[in-house]
Amino acid sequence: MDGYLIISKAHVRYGNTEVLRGIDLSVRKGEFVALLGSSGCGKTTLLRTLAGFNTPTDGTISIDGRDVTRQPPDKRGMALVFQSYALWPHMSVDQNIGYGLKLRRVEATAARQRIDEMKALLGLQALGSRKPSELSGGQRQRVALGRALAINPDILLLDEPLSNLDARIRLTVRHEISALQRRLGITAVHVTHDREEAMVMADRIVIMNGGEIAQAGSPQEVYNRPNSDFVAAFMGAENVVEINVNVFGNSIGISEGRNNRKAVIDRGDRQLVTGKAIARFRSEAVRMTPAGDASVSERDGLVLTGQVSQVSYPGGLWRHVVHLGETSLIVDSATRFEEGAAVEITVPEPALYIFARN
Ligand SMILES: Nc1ncnc2c1ncn2[C@@H]1O[C@H](COP(=O)(O)OP(=O)(O)OP(=O)(O)O)[C@@H](O)[C@H]1O
Repeated sequence: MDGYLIISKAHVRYGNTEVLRGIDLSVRKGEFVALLGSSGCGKTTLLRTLAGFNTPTDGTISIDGRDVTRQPPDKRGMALVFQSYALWPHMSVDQNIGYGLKLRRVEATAARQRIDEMKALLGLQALGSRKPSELSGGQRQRVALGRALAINPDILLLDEPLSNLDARIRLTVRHEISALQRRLGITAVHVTHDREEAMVMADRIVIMNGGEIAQAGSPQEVYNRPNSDFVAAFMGAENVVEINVNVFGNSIGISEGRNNRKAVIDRGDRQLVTGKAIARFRSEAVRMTPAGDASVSERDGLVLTGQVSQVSYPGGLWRHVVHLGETSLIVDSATRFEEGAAVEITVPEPALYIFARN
């Protein structure tokens, strides 16, 4: 594998429990990778393993061709920023930013200059003598970032650094961090369980599930071409229906079911065999029409028939809960359909994710 930061076949255990089960990941120099996954999937463990706080039982970690698997954290040229800012409460902003420089015995004039550079970079010039308790959450997180960057690390590791910030500040700091990372050309690995945060910040998203990598790719790839039912659901394709498919050549035939019409769609790159399948789609990726609309044809995609049971307006589009037998779907539409209305929902081929049902 080529790359700058390479994790190869890494297994990590806590006692008898294997938490990372064979992780292979290669990060390019200057790349921003987000580790995304639900609670307990092993994101933090992977980050801590990169940092050197956990040692893999099997597998290796290398940086720029150097094997660092058994090296202590302070020899790895990495800086870590946590969810809790972990700033020293009794120290000023300047002292906090300069903390790593002091540990490394950087000479006073050079340290002063570096602290000033960091403050300028992060817009903290006026706050150098304040204590952390006199700062807002966003400012504290910037100080934590300044402290991490002051030592000029090769790799920046971020563990949910934005989760303690309120929603609006989070959006700003999100963009500040990624702009800074790009400007400095620093390699970054960022842990988050927030899908949108990963989408807007990262060059590449690594989706983890149960200690393994479920899919890695650009934000567009994992969003538009999820490779499994798990990734599709995790990336927001939460509507799910069971169908029967018949795969022939470059086409997929969908058999008529209790709640769907017969249809034929392009196979695309779907890996499917004839039989039972699960179809998934996002609530906003469909067209809803009154039932029996003659303009809908079997070439338009998967056509589902149901009844509206609830309508609300979260903003922008109308949101409908639609019942199909025992299943219910969420469907967003620019047009409002009344409760009780019989409707058809057309899911066009590109928005339709289909996976074999075991
Ligand atoms: N020190 C530890 N000892 C034993 N088990 C641990 C330890 N730390 C974490 N675990 C377990 O390892 C698994 C992975 O934890 P990890 O913190 O890596 O998950 P995560 O994906 O970062 O989750 P979250 O988003 O909740 O932080 C979890 O089941 C957790 O309970």
